[in-house]
Amino acid sequence: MPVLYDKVALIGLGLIASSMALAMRRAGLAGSIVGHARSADTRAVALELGLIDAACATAAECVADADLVVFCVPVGVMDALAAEVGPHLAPGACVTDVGSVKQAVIAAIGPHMPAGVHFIPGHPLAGTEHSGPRAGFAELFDKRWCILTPMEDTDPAALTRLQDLWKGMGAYVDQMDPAHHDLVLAVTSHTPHLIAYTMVGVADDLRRVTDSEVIKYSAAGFRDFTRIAASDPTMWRDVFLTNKDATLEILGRFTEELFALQRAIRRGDGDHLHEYFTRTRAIRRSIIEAGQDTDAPDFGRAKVK
Ligand SMILES: NC(=O)c1ccc[n+]([C@@H]2O[C@H](COP(=O)([O-])OP(=O)(O)OC[C@H]3O[C@@H](n4cnc5c(N)ncnc54)[C@H](O)[C@@H]3O)[C@@H](O)[C@H]2O)c1
Ligand SMILES: O=C(O)C(=O)C[C@]1(C(=O)O)C=C[C@@H](O)C=C1
Repeated sequence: MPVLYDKVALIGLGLIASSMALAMRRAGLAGSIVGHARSADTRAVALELGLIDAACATAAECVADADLVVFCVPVGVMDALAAEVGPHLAPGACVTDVGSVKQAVIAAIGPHMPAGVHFIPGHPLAGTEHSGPRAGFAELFDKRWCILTPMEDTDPAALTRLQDLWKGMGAYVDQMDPAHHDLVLAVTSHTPHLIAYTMVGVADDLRRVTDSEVIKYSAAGFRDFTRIAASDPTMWRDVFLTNKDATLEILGRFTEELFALQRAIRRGDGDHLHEYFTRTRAIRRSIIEAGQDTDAPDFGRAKVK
């Protein structure tokens, strides 16, 4: 693959930034990679792992002469960092981010972008419950979607180059309207995380009564909940604070359905439960049959059952 950007500046050196650095190196997409982290320890680790060629103690220093700047920090600090780097951006540079919420990030970064800089928000739909520069791996984005939310006046050449970068890092790329992105992600990622956090909290309360039984005899579903609930508290606090409306909308619908199922259980309404579970099973099967979840262990077997 050809070098797409001569100098890439990563602001924040955690899971996503370190995975991007490794994926860019794997495909030779960046001439050089520089990174900013607040702590000297993080900067030292990133250098030691070969993620970056140079470390910068300030974000402003990091973006100087960069032709791609990527904000890889929690959504809540993007405003302050964009304000800091805005005056130091090179003319014609592309600025993007990997934040899990898009409307709030656009409101935070957009106003600080000088004329002549191309700001194209992004969100790779790939991650783990781990954080920090040691958590990254080159394959994180392989065959995962990256959603870009360009504006109407986004420069087509800048957009194509950023799309090529994500494709070069192994991802599939799609475009979406920011408000639609936030609603879709509230359904597929944000609310499920809140449910996992809640369920693990409930189990923790129970554990005081039943010692370690809850964890010891955890079935796969609950183990997955505990993995999800181990995700970074700062990142997820910011997701809920900045995608408030969409998350509250989906949580409202979730609560209504939950109450209906709760009532069916209390009343012994087996028909309601059976009908509901039949509908959800059909949804899963249609996803598999449409080839939308090739990672699924039951991929291709839905018709057989
Ligand atoms: N973890 C995931 O599953 C995932 C997936 C896709 C997108 N994202 C998004 O990517 C972004 C980064 O997430 P991550 O998983 O890499 O988190 P991370 O915790 O691994 O890394 C974030 C880094 O930002 C640094 N940071 C925080 N505040 C800072 C500040 N004021 N100045 C400079 N650095 C600061 C932290 O020290 C840390 O090194 C978030 O916006 C998140 O919403 C996360
Ligand atoms: O697998 C995980 O650990 C994740 O939760 C990753 C996940 C997701 O919900 O799919 C989490 C947040 C991101 O914004 C994108 C991806």
